[in-house]
Amino acid sequence: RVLLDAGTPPVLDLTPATQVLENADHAADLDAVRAPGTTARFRALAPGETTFGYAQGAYWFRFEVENTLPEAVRRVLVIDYALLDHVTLFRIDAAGTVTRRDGGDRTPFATRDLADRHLNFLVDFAPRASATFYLRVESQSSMQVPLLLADPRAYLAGQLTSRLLLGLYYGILVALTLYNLLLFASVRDGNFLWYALYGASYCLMLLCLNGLAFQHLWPQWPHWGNLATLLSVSFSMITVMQFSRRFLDLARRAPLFDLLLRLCMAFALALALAALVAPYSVVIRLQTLLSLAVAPVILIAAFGSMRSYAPARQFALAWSILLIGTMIYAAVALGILPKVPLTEYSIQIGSAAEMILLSLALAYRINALTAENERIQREARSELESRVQARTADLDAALQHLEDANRRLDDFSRRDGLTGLYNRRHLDDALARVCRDVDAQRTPMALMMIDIDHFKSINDRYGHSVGDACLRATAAALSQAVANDDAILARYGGEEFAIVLPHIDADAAMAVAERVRAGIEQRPILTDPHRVDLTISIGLHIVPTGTPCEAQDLLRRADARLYAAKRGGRNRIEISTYGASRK
Ligand SMILES: Nc1nc2c(ncn2[C@@H]2O[C@H](COP(=O)(O)OP(=O)(O)OP(=O)(O)O)[C@@H](O)[C@H]2O)c(=O)[nH]1
Repeated sequence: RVLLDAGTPPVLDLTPATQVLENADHAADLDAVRAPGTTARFRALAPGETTFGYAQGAYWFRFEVENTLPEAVRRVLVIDYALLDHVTLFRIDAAGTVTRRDGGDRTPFATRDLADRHLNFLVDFAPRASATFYLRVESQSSMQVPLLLADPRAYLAGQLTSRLLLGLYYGILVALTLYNLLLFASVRDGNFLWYALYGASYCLMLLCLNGLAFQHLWPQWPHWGNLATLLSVSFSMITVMQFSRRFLDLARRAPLFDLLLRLCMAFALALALAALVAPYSVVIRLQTLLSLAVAPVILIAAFGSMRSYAPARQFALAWSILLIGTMIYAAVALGILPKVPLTEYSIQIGSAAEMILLSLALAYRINALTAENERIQREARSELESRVQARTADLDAALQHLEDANRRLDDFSRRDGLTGLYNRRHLDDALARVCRDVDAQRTPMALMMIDIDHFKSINDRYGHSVGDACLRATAAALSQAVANDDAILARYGGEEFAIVLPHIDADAAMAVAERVRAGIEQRPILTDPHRVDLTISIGLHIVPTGTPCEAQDLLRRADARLYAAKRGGRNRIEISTYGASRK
C-alpha cells in the first residue's frame, strides 16, 4: 500500500508496492481477478522488476493508494514506456465503486490526460481516502511496465529536461542526415546517401520507440504508428547494412560477410513487407533477433578490414561506441548500473557519437581515396614520362643512326670506288670552299693536276687489272706524299689526280710537287709477277696573295700546265701563277 503524506516524493516508483498476475489466455476480467482464489495468486514484484519480455497473455498489476493528508490530492499514474498496446486502469474506491479508463498506443493520442509520450492517467484522491487499482496490460510489443505515481507538475517538469536532451539528440541526428544528404548531392558518392538514409530511418525508429512519433507525427493514427515502428526498424537495419557493405567495400574485401549481410538485408526487407500483414508481435520478435545478429557481423567485418583498410578503424570505433552505449542501457535495465542521465540516455549518447564518428569516417575515407587516386595518377604520370623519355631516347638513337648512315652515304658518294680517294664532285666543292677561305684570309694557295704517263700502254701491256692496281698504288703513294700537308687529294678522273694546297706560297707548293713527282718515280709498283715503273706529269698553278681565286679558272689553268708538262716530255712539273708561268 502506498501512503500519500507530506513526506511522499513527488515522483514515486510504484514497483515496490505493486503485485502482478499473468493471465495467459487473456480471458480474465476484473471480477475474475478480484475473486478471492485469484487475488491470492498475485505476487509482489521483485525490486526493479518492470520488464516481462515478449509476453503472450495479459498482465494484471495491483496496488493500493491511501491519501493520509487532510486535503484532496491529484496524482498522475505514468507507465514509463511508450509502446504498450492496450492498457486498462480499474479503480475501486473504499465504497466499492469501480471506474474504468482505457489507453495505449492503439488508442488516439488525444485521449491521454497529459499530453506526454508516456501513457498516463490522472487520479484524484479525496482527503483521507484510499483506492485499489488494477491495471490490465496487453501488448504485442515487449512487455515493459515501469509504474510511477507522480505529482503532475513535478512529472512534467522532469520531462522538460528529458525533452531537452532528446531534442539535442534528434537535432544532431537530423543535422548529420541533412549534411550528408547535401554532401551526396555535391560529391555523388553513394556512401553519403546510404548514411543519410540510415540516419533518417534510425531517427524515425527511435522517435517511434520512445513515443514521440505517436505524440507529434501521427497522434490520430495509432495503427499507422505501430506499422511505422516496424518499418523504421527494418529500414534502419537495411540502410545500415548497405552503408556498411559499401563503406567497408565488403564485396571485394570480405565476400563472405558481404553475402551474409545481403541475406540479412533480404530478410529485413521481407520483414518490412510482412509487417503489412503479419502480427506485430511476430515481426518485432524476428526483427529483434535479426538486429542481435547483424550488429556483431558488422563489427567483426569492420575489425577484420582494419589492417588493410585504414577508414575501417573509425568505422569499427563508431560501432563499438554504439554497442557500448547499448550494453550500458541493458546493464541499467538489468539493474547492474544506476539509472542516471548518462546511463539512461546511453543509447542516444552512443548512437549520436556513432553517427558523428561515421560522418568523420566518411570524410576520412574520401580523403584516403583522393590520396590514393593522386598516388595512382602520379605513378601513371611518371610511368608515362619515363616511357616518353625512353621513346625519345630510342628516337634520338634512330636519328643518330640515320645521320651516320646519311653521312656515310654522303661520304661514299664523294669517294672514288677504286682508290678510296675523294672524287671530282668533292674536289669541286672543296676547291670552292678553299677559294672562299684564301680570299677571306688573304693567303696564297695552289692546285696540282697530276696524270700518269703512258698509262694506256700499261693497260695494254699488263691488262686492266694491273692498270687498276697501279691506280691504287699511285693513290696510296700520293696520299703518303701529302699526308703532312693541309692538302686535299682527289681522283679527278681516269688516271688523273688533283691536289689542292691551301695557304701555301709558290716555293712551298713547288717543293710539294717535286716531292710527289719524285716519290712516284722512285717507287716502282710491284704487282706480282710484274714490276711497273711509273712516272707522273704535274701541272701546278699558284694563286698568289691578293689575287681573286676562282675554282674553274684555277682548274683550267692547272690542266693547261699539265698538258704543257706532257708536251714537254712528261715526268715533269709545269708551274704557272697568274700572269706568269715557268718550268
Ligand atoms: N685500268 C684502268 N684503266 C683506265 C681507268 N680509267 C682510264 N683508264 C685508261 O687510261 C688510259 C688513258 O690513256 P690516254 O688518256 O690515252 O693517255 P696515256 O696513255 O696515259 O698517255 P699520256 O697521258 O699521253 O701520257 C686509257 O687507256 C683508259 O682506258 C681505270 O680505271 N682503270
